[in-house]
Amino acid sequence: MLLAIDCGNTNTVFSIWDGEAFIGTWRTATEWQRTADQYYVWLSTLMKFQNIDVEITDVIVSSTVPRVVFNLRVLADRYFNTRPIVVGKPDCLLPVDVRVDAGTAVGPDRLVNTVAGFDLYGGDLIMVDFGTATTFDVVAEDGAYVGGVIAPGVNLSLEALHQAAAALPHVDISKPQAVVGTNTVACMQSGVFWGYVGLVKEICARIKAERDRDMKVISTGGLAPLFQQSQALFDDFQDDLTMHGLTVIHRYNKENN
Ligand SMILES: Nc1ncnc2c1ncn2[C@@H]1O[C@H](COP(=O)(O)OP(=O)(O)O)[C@@H](O)[C@H]1O
Ligand SMILES: CC(C)(COP(=O)(O)O)[C@@H](O)C(=O)NCCC(=O)O
Ligand SMILES: [K+]
Repeated sequence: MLLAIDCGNTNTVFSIWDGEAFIGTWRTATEWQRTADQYYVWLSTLMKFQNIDVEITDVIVSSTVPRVVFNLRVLADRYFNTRPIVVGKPDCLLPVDVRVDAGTAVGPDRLVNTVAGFDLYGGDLIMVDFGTATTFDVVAEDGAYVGGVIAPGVNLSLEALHQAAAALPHVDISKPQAVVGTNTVACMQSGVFWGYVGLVKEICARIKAERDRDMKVISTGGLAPLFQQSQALFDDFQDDLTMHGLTVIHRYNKENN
């Protein structure tokens, strides 16, 4: 059975794939100091708790934080007796082309999103991922990753206001009732929420104009539903897009490597 690990700058998600469905998914904060032994105690406890008694034979990792990969490799080797596939490493094959400037190390999460999007929808896509950063990944007609956009994340923007301005509190994002806020929190939420709606609209419109074609816009990431409900910003929303992409890449490597 496959253990798929998606490590972002904020959260790391572990999912077990039985070949047809994810039978367990768990989330932990990303901390590069965490050792293989710590991961194993955490994971095996949660598996036991949910009565998941399966043998993990394969591990695939996508990590936007290079330092965590070492301990995840040790986890795979020591506890599951397998060599993990690490997306972005030369020995991990991708079913799509990557057409960017020479020497660019594209975030593995963006490659995985591209593969997942192409598998589910075909080409000509804009994948919008609301993570620590908000990324737009452009998928060409043939499924290639051809670049995109990196913007500050929603929570990062709110946190930056709090960090830099003495009188601005820590605020969680939510959809404000009105654009004109009548208190500090409402003003901050409005700036970030409506600012983001505008950002998404403008960037998607410009990508479509630059590429001179219509494209499907697919959203993913924890905060995507918040934006989905407000406006018709996206053609579709996929909660477990990155996990789906990891299963596709794993299968491709098994068949071709
Ligand atoms: N359902 C949610 N509601 C509110 N905030 C969320 C939710 N899911 C994730 N977040 C927040 O969104 C940000 C990005 O989370 P995540 O998608 O896990 O990022 P990454 O993949 O970069 O680790 C984090 O600040 C996280 O706390
Ligand atoms: C842009 C990112 C920081 C997004 O990471 P995330 O928000 O998922 O943690 C990550 O994809 C990354 O480190 N990219 C490297 C540069 C690039 O993709 O061009
Ligand atoms: K992201």
